Amino acid sequence: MSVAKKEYKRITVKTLVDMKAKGEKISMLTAYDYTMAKIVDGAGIDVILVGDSASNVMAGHETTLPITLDQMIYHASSVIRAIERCLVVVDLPFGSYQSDPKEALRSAIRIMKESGAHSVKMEGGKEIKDSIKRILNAGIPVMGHLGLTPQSIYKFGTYTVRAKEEEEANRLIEDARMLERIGCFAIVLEKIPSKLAQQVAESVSIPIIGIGAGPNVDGQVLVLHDMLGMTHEFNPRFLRRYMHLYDDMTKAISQYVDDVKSVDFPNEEEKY
Ligand SMILES: Nc1nc(=O)c2c([nH]1)NC[C@@H]1CN(c3ccc(C(=O)N[C@@H](CCC(=O)O)C(=O)O)cc3)CN21
Ligand SMILES: CC(C)C(=O)C(=O)O
Ligand SMILES: [Mg+2]
Repeated sequence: MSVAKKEYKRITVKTLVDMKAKGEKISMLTAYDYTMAKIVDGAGIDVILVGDSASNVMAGHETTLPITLDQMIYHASSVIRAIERCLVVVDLPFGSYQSDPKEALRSAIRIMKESGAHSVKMEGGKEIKDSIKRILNAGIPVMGHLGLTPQSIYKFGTYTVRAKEEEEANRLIEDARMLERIGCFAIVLEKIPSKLAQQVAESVSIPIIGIGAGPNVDGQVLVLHDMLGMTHEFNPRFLRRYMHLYDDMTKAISQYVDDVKSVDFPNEEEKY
């Protein structure tokens, strides 16, 4: 059991900033549906991310680009019905905020109004500064996302570690400082060298939540289906699997098939 779990009644954006100040690490996982979100919330997670990784994990797309705002709202509203304690962050999907600040605000408002979520997350630094400011001005908390930003995968062509060059590293720190200055409550930092991630975390007072960013940040995030071992073809070095559900589920399901075929199921107690 982790220390100080369930110390907070309800996690808010302010709780997260306080946790960083106290040196308490923040735990975050994705969820896209009611049943999973209920388990994750009940287990004591601090933050649930309704990630646009639903595009891969739920819909089977190769990238996060195809998922729509309507689909994100559907996932987010299912998650919101399940949770009692954690903070819910929803990814603004590709195409719902890049055109201009007004479009960005409209998309964020739809998520807040139609799903009941508590905050939104957006990929990018100074390119989307005006859009983030607009959303923040409407009273909607925004989480930033820097480093590997999967919505721009076609600009880079690979999922390799980001910001290995000094110039990129400096821009990353600048972007993080800017996001803090304009009022973001936290930043996800994806797939960057551990040392640089630590430097970013030390440069701002808002929490830095890492995925493939090493231990010296303020919290960690993983995709739920990855850490449960359901996505067995996804194997980045940063992933720790806590279960091997792909194998266990395969065994259970093939056992069921056998039981149906052999009429082992249903038995005397399982009939009326
Ligand atoms: N299931 C899932 N888990 C995720 O963490 C995730 C998604 N989907 N979809 C959206 C983004 C994409 N993310 C990614 C995608 C690939 C790597 C990655 O490391 N890929 C390769 C290495 C590629 C390379 O080094 O060139 C790997 O080792 O699997 C990391 C994060 C994180 N997000
Ligand atoms: C990997 C996390 C940070 C994410 O953005 C997602 O799941 O969509
Ligand atoms: Mg995402």
